[in-house]
Amino acid sequence: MITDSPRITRTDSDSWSAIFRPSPNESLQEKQDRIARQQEAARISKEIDDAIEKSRKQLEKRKSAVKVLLLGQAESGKSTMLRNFQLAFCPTYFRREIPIWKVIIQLNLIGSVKRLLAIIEDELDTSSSRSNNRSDQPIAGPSSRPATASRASASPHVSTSSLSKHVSFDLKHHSTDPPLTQAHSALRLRLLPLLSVEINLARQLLPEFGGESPPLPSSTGWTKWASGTGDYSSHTLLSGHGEICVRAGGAWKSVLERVTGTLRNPSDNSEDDPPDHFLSQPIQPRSPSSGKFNTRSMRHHPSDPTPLLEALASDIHALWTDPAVKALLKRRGVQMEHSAGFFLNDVTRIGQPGWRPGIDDIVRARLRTFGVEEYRFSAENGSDWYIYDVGGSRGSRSQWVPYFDDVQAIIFLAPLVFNQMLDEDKMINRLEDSISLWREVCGSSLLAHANIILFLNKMDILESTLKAGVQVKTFVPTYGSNPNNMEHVVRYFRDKFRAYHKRLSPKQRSFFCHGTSAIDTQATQVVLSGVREGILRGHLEKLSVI
Ligand SMILES: Nc1nc2c(ncn2[C@@H]2O[C@H](COP(=O)(O)OP(=O)(O)OP(=O)(O)O)[C@@H](O)[C@H]2O)c(=O)[nH]1
Ligand SMILES: [Mg+2]
Repeated sequence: MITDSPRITRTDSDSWSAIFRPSPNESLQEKQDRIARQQEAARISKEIDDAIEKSRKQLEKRKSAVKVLLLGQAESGKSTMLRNFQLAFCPTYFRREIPIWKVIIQLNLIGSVKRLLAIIEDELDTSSSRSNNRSDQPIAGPSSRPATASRASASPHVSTSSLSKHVSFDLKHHSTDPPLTQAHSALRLRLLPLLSVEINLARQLLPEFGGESPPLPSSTGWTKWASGTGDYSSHTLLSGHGEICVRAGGAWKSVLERVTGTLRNPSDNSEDDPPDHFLSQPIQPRSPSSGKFNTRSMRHHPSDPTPLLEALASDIHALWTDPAVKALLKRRGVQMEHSAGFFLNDVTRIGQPGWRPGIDDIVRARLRTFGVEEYRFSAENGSDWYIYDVGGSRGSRSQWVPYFDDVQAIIFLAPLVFNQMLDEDKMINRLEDSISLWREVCGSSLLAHANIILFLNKMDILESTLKAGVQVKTFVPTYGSNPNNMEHVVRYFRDKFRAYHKRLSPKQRSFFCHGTSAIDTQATQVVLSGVREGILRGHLEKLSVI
C-alpha cells in the first residue's frame, strides 16, 4: 500500500541533488552560478531552521510567562489600568503613543460637543413646534422632555429591589431659567463643522464606515466608530455618546499615527528615549515646544481635528459655560461631567496651539474596547508578562473564556458606582452587574487555579458621590442605616465581594482587594508594584522555582 513512498523520497532527493550536480562539461560561468545557487539554498535553509528555533523558544518563553487578565464590566477602568501598567512597565511605549491619545481626547471632546448640540437641537425643535406662532426671541424656553441621559445619577426615584433598577428624573420647570436664543442657534451652526471632522476621521478608520454593529473581534483589524445611534451618514446632530470604540488588533493606531503625522517605521530604532524599565518612575510629558510632535510646525492631515478645535475652542467654551445651556442640562437631568472621556472643562487648554496631552489627560480618555487585546511586557528581572485587556460590555463577555485557560492572575475591576446604570441596559445597576460578574468569575472552574485580585476602582467618584450626599441605602436598601461615609461603604462592599469569593471559589484561595483610582497614576503605580510582586511570587511558586 505504501510501498512507493521510498521511491518518491528517493526521486525527490535525486532531483534536489541534481540541481547542484555539476554537468560533465561545466563551464566556469556555470560553475559559479551553481555555487551561488547552492549558497543561496543553504542560506534559505538556515533561515528556516532559525525561524523554527525562534518560534520554539518563543513558545517556551510564552509558556513560562506570567499571564494576567483584566476583567470587569464596560467602563470599569480595565484599559485605564492597562495604561498604568504601560506607564510602569514601558514608559517609552507610553510616550510614543501620546500623539494617538491626543486625537482620542480631541474626539472625546467632539463627542461631548455633539451630545450638547443634540440636546440643544432637541430643545430648539421642541420649542419651535410649541411656539410656532410666537416671535423669534427667545426661540426656546424650558421644556420638560426627558433627555437621553446616559448616566442615571441625579435626583433618582428608585424601586425597591436589592439595588435600584428604575430611575427617573426630577424634571421641574423653572420659569426663571434663561431661555435659548438665536445666539445659541448661531453658535450651534458654527460648531457643526466639528461633526464633519469626526466623520472624516471615521472614514479613515473604517472601511466599513456606516456599518451597523461593531465588527467581530476574532480577526485583527479595524476600529469601530460608534455614535449613540450608529448613523454616520447624516450630518444632523444625533443624540447618544459618540463613544469611540476600537477593536483588538492595533491597525487603528496606524491610522491615527498617519493622521497625526507620527507613523513610524517599525524598524526605526533611532528613538532617543531611554530603554524601558520595569516599574520605572512615572514619566513626565514633554513640553509642547520640546517634542518632536510639536503641532505648530506641522502641516495638519485633513482629518486631524487640531486646527478646527483650535479655531472653535472659545465657541465650545462659550456654549458649555452658557447659563441657558447649564439650566437646560440640569432640567433634563444630564450630568455630562460624570461621563467617561469628559473634557469640556479643559477645552481652552486643549484648543491651545501646540497642546499635548499629559499623563493625567491620557488616563481620563475614553476608548471602548472590543474583543481582547494582548500586551507583552518584559520585566528587568527577565520575566515576561502578557496582559489581556478585554471589552467588558455584556455582549463581549463570551469572548473572554478562551483566555481563561492558562492565566495566572485576574485583576477584576469593580467600580463602587452604586448610583449608576449600565450603558447597554439602563435597567441594570452597575454595581449589581459587577457583583454578579464577580460571582461568575469566582465560581468558574476554568479559573479555579488563578489568583483573583479585586480592585474596587473609581474610589474618587465614590468619594465625590458620598460628599454630594447621595445615600447608598437609596440604591442598596440592604445597606440600611450604616453610616454614609467612605470607610463604612468600602468595608460593606468589600465584605460582600469577599463573602462571594469565599463561598463560590471551587477551591480555597486568598482574597486580595485594593481600593484604586486608576486616574491617580502615582497611587496606582504603588498598588501595581505590590500586585506585580505578589503575582510573580505565586507564579514562581507554581513553577517550583522558589
Ligand atoms: N474618575 C475616574 N475615572 C476612571 C477611573 N478608572 C477609569 N476611569 C475612566 O473611566 C472611563 C472608562 O475606562 P476604561 O478603562 O475605558 O474602561 P474599560 O473597563 O476598559 O471599558 P471597556 O473597554 O468598555 O470594557 C475612562 O474615561 C477612564 O478615564 C477612576 O478610578 N476614576
Ligand atoms: Mg477597555
